[in-house]
Amino acid sequence: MIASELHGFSMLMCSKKQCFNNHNTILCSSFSGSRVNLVHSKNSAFQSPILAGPKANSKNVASIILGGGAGTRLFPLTQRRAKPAVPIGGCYRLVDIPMSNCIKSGINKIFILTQFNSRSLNNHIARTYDLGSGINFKGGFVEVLAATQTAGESGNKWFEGTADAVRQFLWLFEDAEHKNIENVLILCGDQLYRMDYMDLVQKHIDSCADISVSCLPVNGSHASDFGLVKVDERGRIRQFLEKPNGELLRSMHVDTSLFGLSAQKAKEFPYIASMGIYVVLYPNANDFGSEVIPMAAKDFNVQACFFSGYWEDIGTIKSFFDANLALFDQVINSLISNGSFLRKCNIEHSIVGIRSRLDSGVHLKVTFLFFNVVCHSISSLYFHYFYLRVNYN
Ligand SMILES: Nc1ncnc2c1ncn2[C@@H]1O[C@H](COP(=O)(O)OP(=O)(O)O[C@H]2O[C@H](CO)[C@@H](O)[C@H](O)[C@H]2O)[C@@H](O)[C@H]1O
Repeated sequence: MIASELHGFSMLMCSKKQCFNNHNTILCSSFSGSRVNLVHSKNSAFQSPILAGPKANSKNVASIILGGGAGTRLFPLTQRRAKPAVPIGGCYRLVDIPMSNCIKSGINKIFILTQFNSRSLNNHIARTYDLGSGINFKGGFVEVLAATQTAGESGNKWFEGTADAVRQFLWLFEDAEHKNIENVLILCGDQLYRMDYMDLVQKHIDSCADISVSCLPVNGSHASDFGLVKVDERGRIRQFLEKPNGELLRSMHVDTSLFGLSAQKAKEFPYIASMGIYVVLYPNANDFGSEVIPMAAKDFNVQACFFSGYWEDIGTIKSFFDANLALFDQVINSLISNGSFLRKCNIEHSIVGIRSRLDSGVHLKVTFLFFNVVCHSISSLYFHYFYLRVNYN
């Protein structure tokens, strides 16, 4: 891969704009100590200073949600619908997870790539999201891009992989209406997690990476389901193997205590996996996991950005079932309304009204929270508990 090939994609990649155009400038100023700040990540692997770039603006970010997989491992749930349209948590669809993360991150330019069984997904998107109209979403959109056969170079072919799917719609970014897009996030449509994507974009800019990959430690029993990485002390990916097995898997074993895990946790989670979430593009390959990232890691600054929250890949029937039930294993005889967030708390014999937020450690018992209630701690819980009991009686 040569720089000029990548320049063809610079419209999509702030990393390209910054690194090829400004990289030297930024480095020089950092060493002269004038313009750029030095920042330190919480992860010990990143104790070495990295450059702080300009502040990322979510209005200049577009997301591409990869929604086109056949979902064979989720069959028969995917017999009639695309994987991102498979229901989760009762009233949601898998695609609502990256969508909700985008909206909460302030990203309102969203493309969804589909290929198989897209009717149900189109229907859900059209009924649920209208980003252009809300005041905070002005100028935003959600656009479903279905695989199409076109005449010309790529004629008579469907998407040949995730990167190919993105590449086939690159021409869209040449439109004047998309000129302000500087960063592009590539997201999967089959995972359960909550992430502020702007943290990832900011790290991407700060480290002047060509590609950034969101990563987290995983244990040995699941490691061969993922793309695994080895990184250096600055978080740069030095090796990437897609779903390795046997000897190759063992070769990706790393000391994850270097990345902030306790000695015991490091033993339990001795591999670093790609979450399939990238700020990236690479022109001459079809699939991100098996081609783009491993190839780019050889010649370019591909950064691992560590994620420490809950994350689950929902690619198989078992993981799908477990993740759904785990949503409520902290809840007994209770009703949880739409838009509520529960973090490792216990809810017994209670009603949680819409858009309520219960933080870790909250134990709710025989309580009716109306709506928009925020419980940060057990003490705030007692306040709500008594308040609502008085009214209840
Ligand atoms: N032709 C196509 N067009 C549009 N969308 C398509 C597509 N083919 C697949 N997709 C979508 O892309 C996403 C990734 O699916 P893949 O099957 O390519 O990779 P997988 O999830 O196995 O691994 C990936 O994600 C795991 C983390 O879950 C990483 O560890 C691993 O390196 C990475 O390859 C899914 O949302 C899928 O629906």
